[in-house]
Amino acid sequence: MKDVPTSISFFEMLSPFVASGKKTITIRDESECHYVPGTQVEVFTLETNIKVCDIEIESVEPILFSEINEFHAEQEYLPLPKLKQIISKVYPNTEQLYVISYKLV
Ligand SMILES: CC(=O)Nc1ccn([C@@H]2O[C@H](CO)[C@@H](O)[C@H]2O)c(=O)n1
Repeated sequence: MKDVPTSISFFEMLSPFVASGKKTITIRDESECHYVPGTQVEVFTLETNIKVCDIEIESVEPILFSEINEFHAEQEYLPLPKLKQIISKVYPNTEQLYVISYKLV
């Protein structure tokens, strides 16, 4: 069995929104879909590897890039065009993605 991941990285510019509870989901690809609901995960900044906060995973659900809508943008605390722009840059040509929802602990 794969090890359950216990840390996750966010772009530094987005990490304050995670720490303040404004950003409650993240959308990742297959390589980061192995988080397990109910487990606690440490949040770090991607660029500087600084600890931000702890979160508890609530769910991991598959989503297609083409299905991402305003509802997700709201939970991402980003405008929808900006969200889709970031995702296409991080995961070019990837249709199959995963919505990871979490809460602060
Ligand atoms: C290693 C790595 O991929 N790190 C990432 C990937 C994505 N994201 C954010 O998650 C949401 C959906 O992609 C958007 O808000 C993105 O900006 C992030 O902060 N850090």
